Amino acid sequence: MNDVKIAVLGSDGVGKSALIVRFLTRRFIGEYASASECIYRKRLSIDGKHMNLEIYDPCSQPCDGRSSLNNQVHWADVFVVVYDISDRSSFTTAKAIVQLIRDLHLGAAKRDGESVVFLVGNKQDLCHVREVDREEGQRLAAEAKCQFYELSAAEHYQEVALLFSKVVRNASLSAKAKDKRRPSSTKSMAKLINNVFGKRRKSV
Ligand SMILES: Nc1nc2c(ncn2[C@@H]2O[C@H](COP(=O)(O)OP(=O)(O)OP(=O)(O)O)[C@@H](O)[C@H]2O)c(=O)[nH]1
Repeated sequence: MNDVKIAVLGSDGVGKSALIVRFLTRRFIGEYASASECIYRKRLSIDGKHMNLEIYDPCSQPCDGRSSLNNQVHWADVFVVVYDISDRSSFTTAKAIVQLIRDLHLGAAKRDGESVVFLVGNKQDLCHVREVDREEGQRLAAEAKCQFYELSAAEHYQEVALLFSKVVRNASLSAKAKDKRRPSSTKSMAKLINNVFGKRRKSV
């Protein structure tokens, strides 16, 4: 069984929980309890391979910048960085997160950005109040060498499912590459998750 870990990052209210719940349950619920961070867990099968999927959602936890992101970067196999197309400040935050991931992770581990970082402009249904053009998202993704998607968790189940199936496939490859590099004395992943994110888990 392959363990696959995905961190979904971005400003408060951009729709991180909405995207994860949409992928895992097909439903758009509208409001999500977001008092504390959590890890969603699910077993699934892709391309005939069974996987234990873990998706980290920081919810509204205050992010203390580099050190907190550093923990997430070492835990996750793949990152989904979300902004809200109707909120420019969330795009600025996404830009900073993408940059930090590149500095902390890609430099050290020499992993290919295009396969491990996905930039997602959410709330495309709010295009009448759009503050971030699609081209700006595409440009940032090209500069940062990550993949770009613009969609709506509220309206586009197929797009969300497509995004996550790509994310999970890449995470699986990235996890395998990580396993090869990991020295045998490394802490067990369960311990590491608990140390980094606390013990709260959600199963869907
Ligand atoms: N119009 C629209 N609203 C959305 C969409 N996705 C999420 N929302 C709404 O945006 C709000 C925030 O969504 P959440 O999923 O809680 O966002 P989050 O990023 O997890 O927020 P925190 O838990 O505060 O970090 C909720 O009211 C959602 O219903 C979308 O695609 N379109």
